[in-house]
Amino acid sequence: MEDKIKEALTASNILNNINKPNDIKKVSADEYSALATEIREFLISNISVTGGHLASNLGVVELTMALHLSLNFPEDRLVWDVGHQAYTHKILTGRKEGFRKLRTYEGLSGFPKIKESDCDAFDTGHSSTSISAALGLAKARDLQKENYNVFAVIGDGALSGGMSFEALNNAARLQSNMVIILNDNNMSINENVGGMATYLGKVRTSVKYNGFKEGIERVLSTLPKGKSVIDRLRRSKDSIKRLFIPGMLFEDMGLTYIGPIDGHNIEQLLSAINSAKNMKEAVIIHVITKKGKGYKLAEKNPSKYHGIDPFIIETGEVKKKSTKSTISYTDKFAKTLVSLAEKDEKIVAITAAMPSGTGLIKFAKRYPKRFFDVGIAEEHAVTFAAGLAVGGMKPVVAIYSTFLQRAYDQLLHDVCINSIPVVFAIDRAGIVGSDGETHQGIFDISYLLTMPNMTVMAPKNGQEFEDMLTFAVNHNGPIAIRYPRGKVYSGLGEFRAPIEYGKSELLYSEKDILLLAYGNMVEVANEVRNQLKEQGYSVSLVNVRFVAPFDEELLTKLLPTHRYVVTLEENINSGGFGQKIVGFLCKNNYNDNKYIRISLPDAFIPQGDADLLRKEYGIDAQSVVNKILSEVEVSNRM
Ligand SMILES: Cc1ncc(C[n+]2csc(CCOP(=O)(O)OP(=O)(O)O)c2C)c(N)n1
Ligand SMILES: CC(=O)[C@@H](O)[C@H](O)COP(=O)(O)O
Ligand SMILES: [Mg+2]
Repeated sequence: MEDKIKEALTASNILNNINKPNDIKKVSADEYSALATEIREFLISNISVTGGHLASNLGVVELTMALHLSLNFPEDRLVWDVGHQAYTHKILTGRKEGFRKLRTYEGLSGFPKIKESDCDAFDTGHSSTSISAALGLAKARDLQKENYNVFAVIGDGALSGGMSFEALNNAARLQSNMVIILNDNNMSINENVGGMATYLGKVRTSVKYNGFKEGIERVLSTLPKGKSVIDRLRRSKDSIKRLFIPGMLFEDMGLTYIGPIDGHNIEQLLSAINSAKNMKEAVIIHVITKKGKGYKLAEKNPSKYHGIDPFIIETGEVKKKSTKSTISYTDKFAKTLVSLAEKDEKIVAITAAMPSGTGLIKFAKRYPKRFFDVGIAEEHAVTFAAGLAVGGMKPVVAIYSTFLQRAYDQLLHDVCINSIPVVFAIDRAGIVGSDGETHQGIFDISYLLTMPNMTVMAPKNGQEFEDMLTFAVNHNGPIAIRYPRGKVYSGLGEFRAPIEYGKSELLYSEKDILLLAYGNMVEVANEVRNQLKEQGYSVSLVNVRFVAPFDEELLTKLLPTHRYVVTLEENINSGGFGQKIVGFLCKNNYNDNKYIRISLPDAFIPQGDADLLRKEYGIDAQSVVNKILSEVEVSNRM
């Protein structure tokens, strides 16, 4: 396919004439295939440079073209579920130029953003929200007696998210039109799992959708004449519909089901979309696509090319970023958990559709019976784990910080009230970078600290992470370990005090300035201490280790000899560790101590290189040194 792409590029450049919304309508039908090829070449060449979500976008080129041929932007509303597959939508709505800066600071977002374009109907990033949002848009349209189309595009993976069913259940009662396109490529990030995936598999294979249409035509020739296949089907007797329309689950829910159709056949897509948008009720069009279509390596391994760093097109290999051989926190988690599970058969592992991202794919290979991928269902994952624990197992739930937000009540209600021993491995905690506002893991400390009985730990380096995980699987209560995206910190290896419940680790004991840091901010605090020492200051450094419960005894011992108390955390301020320390200082009348807060602001952090964002938001070592020195200076002047 690649040479065809190259050839198409030289032969004609249709994409060059598509520079604003609806320009695609100028393209003639016999150019659709060439345009699809050009879009694929555009995606592959740009994402090979910037990195991004490749396979999902390659799979929806024709679908997006058909939507843009049938709908009008920005009048019509199109909501993308997760939104990682909206690159072609952005290309067709005048944002081609932005791809050079895809997912960079102040560059084009990798997800739909209302602030970026009026053709983006709703911001997405977390899965399974599109049907709810589209239903809201459709209801608003009806109540205001407006007249535009409302479409949602949801993947088979996202459909495994409970919120999708809440919305489908509600949509069934909609007395007006909304169209849900189910983009079924039989993949989530990894293999799709669960009953819905099985059901869709049956639908896909029960009828070969090409043969399916011919079969239908034969039957329909005996029925009353109608405008289209669908209209004639709709007027058929239920029994025939039941016989021929595979998506009866949706029909039984009160939705009109169309499909399955070939998601790469623009003529079929246009026929279904144009029929569906003229119906009077909620319609679901089931399209079958291939994730990674048009790039052999991605077709063969859609998981690897779901989200990919900059890569070499010819070989598909990721361009090496750094020669540093240190492993990631994710790898460290995976290796440690496998070795712990070797010694303790009670340990079981749970992921919500992120086996690769969390590293649990290694555990799954080794202990398939003790591994559970529950689909995109974080709420269920948490309560399922609670059930496993009450049943006598030792569940370890691995969920990204941002996605665990989904399960706030399950954490509180199903785990903490009865102090059920579940381990939460919270990956991607802190700034994740390119995915931006919807994915930064900067709220977990705040939401976990509201939970009585929840122990919260954060490791200073890879070795301590291993020690904490070992401690956690034997702790008799809810316990969370939060760790960042990226490579483990291998510094401060000379400090390895045994993990003691609720106890911090005093790394350097001096006086004047007391640095209280946890997780990856201990590395920053160590650098800050070195810089302050060079300027003649006396600085103590505490590796907090336990964000909850925090080590009040050590703090009480150190406060009288340290005028400045600095907390350092990669979490928002509200509800963070710093606020707990401020509360402690106030409650115990430590009025002579000067408190300095280093944290992220109570704000949504945009996309960008993670280290650049840390500088931008003042939590890098230099910014921290500058802030402390200015506070000391002000204080000395008083
Ligand atoms: C609540 C939530 N959990 C997990 C994710 C991570 N995630 C992003 S895309 C994806 C798979 C989506 O599969 P599907 O909807 O089938 O889309 P496809 O990539 O196959 O086009 C997952 C699990 C997320 N974005 N939101
Ligand atoms: C779109 C989505 O939500 C996931 O693909 C996410 O981008 C994965 O993040 P990591 O790249 O940190 O695994
Ligand atoms: Mg899918």
